[in-house]
Amino acid sequence: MDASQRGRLMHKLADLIERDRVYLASLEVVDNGKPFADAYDADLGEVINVIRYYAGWCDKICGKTIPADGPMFCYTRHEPVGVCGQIIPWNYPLSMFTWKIGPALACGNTIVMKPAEQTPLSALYMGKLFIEAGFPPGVMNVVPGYGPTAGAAIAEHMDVDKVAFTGSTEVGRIVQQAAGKSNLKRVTLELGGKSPVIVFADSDIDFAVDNCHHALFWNMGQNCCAGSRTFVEESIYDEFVKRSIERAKNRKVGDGFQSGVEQGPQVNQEQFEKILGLIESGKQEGAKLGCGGNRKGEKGYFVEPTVFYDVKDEMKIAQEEIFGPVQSIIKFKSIEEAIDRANNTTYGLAAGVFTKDIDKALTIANSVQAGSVWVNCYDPGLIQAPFGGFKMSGNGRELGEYALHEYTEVKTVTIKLPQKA
Ligand SMILES: NC(=O)c1ccc[n+]([C@@H]2O[C@H](COP(=O)([O-])OP(=O)(O)OC[C@H]3O[C@@H](n4cnc5c(N)ncnc54)[C@H](O)[C@@H]3O)[C@@H](O)[C@H]2O)c1
Ligand SMILES: CC1=C(/C=C/C(C)=C/C=C/C(C)=C\C=O)C(C)(C)CCC1
Repeated sequence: MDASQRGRLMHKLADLIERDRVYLASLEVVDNGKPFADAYDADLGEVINVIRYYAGWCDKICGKTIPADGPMFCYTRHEPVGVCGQIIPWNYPLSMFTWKIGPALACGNTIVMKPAEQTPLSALYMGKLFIEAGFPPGVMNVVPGYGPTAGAAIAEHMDVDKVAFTGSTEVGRIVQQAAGKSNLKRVTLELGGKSPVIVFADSDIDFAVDNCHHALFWNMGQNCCAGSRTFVEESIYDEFVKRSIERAKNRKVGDGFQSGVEQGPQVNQEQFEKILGLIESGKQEGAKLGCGGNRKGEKGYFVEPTVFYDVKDEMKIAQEEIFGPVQSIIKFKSIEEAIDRANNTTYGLAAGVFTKDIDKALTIANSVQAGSVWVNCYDPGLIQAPFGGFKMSGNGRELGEYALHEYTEVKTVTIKLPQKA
């Protein structure tokens, strides 16, 4: 169909999501446990914006005419890759769904989407909305199932031309290997992180404490770009630790449908136990426990908002992705030391810096190995800007114009002319 018509269909889809926003947000709460206000405002807000953003791109994706040598007319076409397999996680079920389908549809691809086994409901409902919006049959295919079966089938399939994956580094490796062993399908990976946030003594301390708190605790800590290593300059360290503990103690934990709740349960027993195990390792390895450190209550997978301080780089809690409400505060003395220690990880997804000194901000921005660096903010959620990882945090970029490059093949067409014009 015409690219502009694709754009109209995507806008229609966004209209339907707006119509059913309360229902979709409720499905996210039921499936994932996140607070309703977060699902409704943050997740659904982003979902609608992402679809409209890419709807606008549909008829603006074009190639180039190339000033080639000789009597040649040379141009490029940006063609769809074809069938795109998309495997997504459970932490932002609907956001992840739209980060993937937005650029894929804008470029004219078809999709086989596998939602996470923990959170398939919103993806299945989206399948219904695709039909209602009038997308041609076969363009959007939602295939719920388990990773080693349904997910692996996508990664290995000879008729799938591209696979986009978000999840653990371990499974990202499996997906890349499966692509290599089958048809060398294109692979983009958005994997884990151990993102540093560096707070200098000249920053507004309350502002920095609050931002570092959200950078870690947002979405129950289940965030690929969670600011999970909070580096704080020596001279404000004690005060920063004190205020961070106060903030975490005030965090309201409970049922996601209750108003005022900031933190729901972890997504499942496996994640709950993994987090409690890592908290235990922090205690054993000598990190100081400022607050939390246990399950919350007797029922459900609730974890107390936990703050460790005097955390050392070699401790497990400073090395491994916890994916839970556990903040690790680390002391530093100089900017050089902060940079070295921030980069001392196999990951490279994101980083934050808080300072009023532009020189320090830019030095950090240029030196940290991370796909996104946020200065005096943390994950402002700009859908127009690319997002993705350095090092073992993945490859390729999602969101913004950059994501479109991951969903087209560039074809070069060269025509010999009778003479150079
Ligand atoms: N980057 C992120 O946003 C993100 C999201 C979820 C989990 N994680 C990390 O991963 C850890 C484990 O969580 P998890 O086990 O749910 O993640 P996972 O990587 O196993 O799951 C992510 C997706 O991959 C699928 N999958 C699993 N095995 C597969 C396979 N062999 N082939 C193809 N697809 C497969 C799953 O069904 C799911 O849809 C978490 O504790 C966290 O550290 C990261
Ligand atoms: C982390 C902070 C916030 C929210 C971040 C969001 C909505 C992240 C979404 C990530 C996705 C979709 C994928 C990766 O896991 C704010 C902006 C709400 C507050 C500051 C910290």
